[in-house]
Amino acid sequence: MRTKSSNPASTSESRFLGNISTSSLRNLLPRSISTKPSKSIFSSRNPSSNAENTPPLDPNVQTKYADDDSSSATKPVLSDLSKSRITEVAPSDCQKQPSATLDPPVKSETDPSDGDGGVLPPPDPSVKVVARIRPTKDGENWGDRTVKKVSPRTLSVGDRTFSFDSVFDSKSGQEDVFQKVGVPLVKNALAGYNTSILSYGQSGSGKTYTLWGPPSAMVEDSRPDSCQGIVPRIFEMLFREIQKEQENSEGKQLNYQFRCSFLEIYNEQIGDLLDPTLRNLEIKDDPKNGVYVENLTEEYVTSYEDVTQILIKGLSSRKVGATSMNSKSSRSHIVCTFIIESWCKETSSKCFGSSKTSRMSFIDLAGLDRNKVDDSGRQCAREDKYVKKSLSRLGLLVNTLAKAPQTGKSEDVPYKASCLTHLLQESIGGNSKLTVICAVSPDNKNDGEILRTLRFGERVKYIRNEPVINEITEDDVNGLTDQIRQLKEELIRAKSSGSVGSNNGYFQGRNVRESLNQLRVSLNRSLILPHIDNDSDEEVNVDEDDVRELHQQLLQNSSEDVRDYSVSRDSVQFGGSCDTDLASEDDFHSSEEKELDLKESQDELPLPSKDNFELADKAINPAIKSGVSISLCCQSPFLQDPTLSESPKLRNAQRKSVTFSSICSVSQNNIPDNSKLKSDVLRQSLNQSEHTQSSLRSSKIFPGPTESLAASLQRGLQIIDHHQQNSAPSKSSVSFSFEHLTLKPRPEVDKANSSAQTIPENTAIHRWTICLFTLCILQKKSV
Ligand SMILES: Nc1ncnc2c1ncn2[C@@H]1O[C@H](COP(=O)(O)OP(=O)(O)OP(=O)(O)O)[C@@H](O)[C@H]1O
Repeated sequence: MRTKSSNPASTSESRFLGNISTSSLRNLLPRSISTKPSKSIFSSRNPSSNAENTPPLDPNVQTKYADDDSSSATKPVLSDLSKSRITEVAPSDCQKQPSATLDPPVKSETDPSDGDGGVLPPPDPSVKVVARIRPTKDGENWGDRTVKKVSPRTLSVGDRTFSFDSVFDSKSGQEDVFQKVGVPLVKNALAGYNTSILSYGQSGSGKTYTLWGPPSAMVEDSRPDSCQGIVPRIFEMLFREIQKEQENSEGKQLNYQFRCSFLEIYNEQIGDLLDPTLRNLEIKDDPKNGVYVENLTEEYVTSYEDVTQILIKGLSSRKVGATSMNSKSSRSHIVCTFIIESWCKETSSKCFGSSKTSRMSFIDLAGLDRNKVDDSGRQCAREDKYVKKSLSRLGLLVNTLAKAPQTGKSEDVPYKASCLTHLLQESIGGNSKLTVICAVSPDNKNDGEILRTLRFGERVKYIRNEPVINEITEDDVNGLTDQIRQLKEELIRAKSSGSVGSNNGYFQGRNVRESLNQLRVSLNRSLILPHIDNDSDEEVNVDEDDVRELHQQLLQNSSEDVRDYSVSRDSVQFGGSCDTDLASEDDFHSSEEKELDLKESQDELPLPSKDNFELADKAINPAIKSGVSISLCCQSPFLQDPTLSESPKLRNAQRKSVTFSSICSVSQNNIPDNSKLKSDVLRQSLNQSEHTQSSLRSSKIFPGPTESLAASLQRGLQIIDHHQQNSAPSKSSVSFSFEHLTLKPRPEVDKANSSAQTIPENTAIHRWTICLFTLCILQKKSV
């Protein structure tokens, strides 16, 4: 199965891990399994120069350490380098002249296969450098002017000797290189390390041959004598090992996922070798996933055959040209990246298990041909210029990194000096096990090129890579889960204490909701209407101050906690004949609905005189006017049904009698019609409120039920309905007291005495309705 991904960053997420990327999670982990580079990889000798491929300090001396207790050099202590270093005559394997030996670790590692007599296999260094001398081609005869392998780890160029981790010559086949380079790489990759192989050398020196082999050999079986390069051998071994592992994973669930990309850097532009139409791609730096190329094709693969196809496709798309050293010279640097993601868990377990991610990078550089006498064209010159420039930047990078461990200075590393150095950020000096193959021609007539290559390899050995196993274990996941839980708890505590997020909208909203809940409790307590004693003879007067105080209290309750919910005076609707619809402008009714209500009220009801309007207007706190709907109601026997209680605040308030204008009292003859009308208005309002309520509920912005409030209103409506049916015959009026809220039948009020001291029945009910609606509105806001 192949899946093309256009976003490398996103595809770093493992499918079987869902959205959890190993590399991402690793950034969260308190620890990583880290393999510090062995001290043995550090040379005791400072790099000779910052210049690219300049010779060592003294190529004719060999270093040895004062504390060396063996014939081989031992690991240096960097801080004691200067005093511990001594010079001595070159060892016997330097046949002609003493030469510059590379760092001691090469010799300190015991390798039975090299006949060093070691017992334990050598540790695999973080940075490994091998040299390979290409065989002489047909017709080539250089006589004595050849580069010679003088030991498994040393070679000579003229009178100079260089030591590396391994040296291969014409007698070494691809399999030999694979055993030394490829096999450890596969093991490291399966262990969870990032790994890189970089082939470096002059044009025609055998870089491409070593890595990929001839195209014809790509599909061959990797027989030991085959010409197949080490990369296809690596993939064959990788899939073979994984198959073996899966076959032996009884009781375990073992999943793998692979994906591959292939790019080239040509004339300092990145092109996609798997989709040659994609040119000039950009390098991106992701803090968690590292460097990646935007929009680069990544193909998922499941088998060695899949990879082979990708390799053939990519290599055939690479730019090639002719040089004096190679008729099919690579004119671009290419980078093949292969990502392995694995996840292992016990089959019976529901736990996470463990997950690993590793990245294999194969970098085949374009070679320089400085000996070219004639360029075949301007294009060729341009290519050479870019190749030379990028290789020069690479040399500078290597010099900088090689110097850093010894000087202790954290110099700015010039990774971004070129596309190549930028892309190699992980491989060189980063989280990767690096192997550099220094490819050299056997002809030493141009020993300048050979020396450059070998000195490059020398310097690479100074670089300190810090590869880590990219693994997430069960413990890591548990640790992260604990951390998340703790953080959540801390957050909740901080939120509840109000110490966090005061400026955060979410927390503000939460505080508002809390305040609203408090408000709701407060209003419920204060507006549960007192029991109406229908039998009481006590005349209840409505005190204007009481009304004002009630309104103020309601306003305070609302405005203290929710300023937004304060209402504007402009929207006061004060219908005639004690019918007033006060509705929340913003939340309860739309302005159109309000206007409709008002219009109906004004059309059907007699308007109060200007004076009385003003009186009533004054009696209501201006700030709350728009928030309450006042409907004409009549006293009903049902009013005794609700269990009413007095507001604690009102109870303590000084109560005064108030005289309401009799204009609020309407003729009983008008009551039925008007009350019916207003009942309808009320019902309409209620319906609207229910509509609004359901809208709010469905919007989920204001969670919380208002059923009790709706029930109260419904009950009020029933009372009004009932009163409609009975008010005309009774012709009664009531007084309204905030202390007892006792509604008492009263004789019909003479129109002439319209300035009666007691509030008429309709007005009393009307006031009750005010309270009810105010509660409704504020509660609706609060929920
Ligand atoms: N170890 C080897 N055994 C046999 N032939 C080799 C070996 N190394 C290189 N060659 C041959 O030498 C020639 C040049 O090799 P190759 O193309 O790999 O060089 P290169 O370093 O990649 O050159 P360039 O940088 O110009 O691309 C090829 O024909 C290749 O087959």
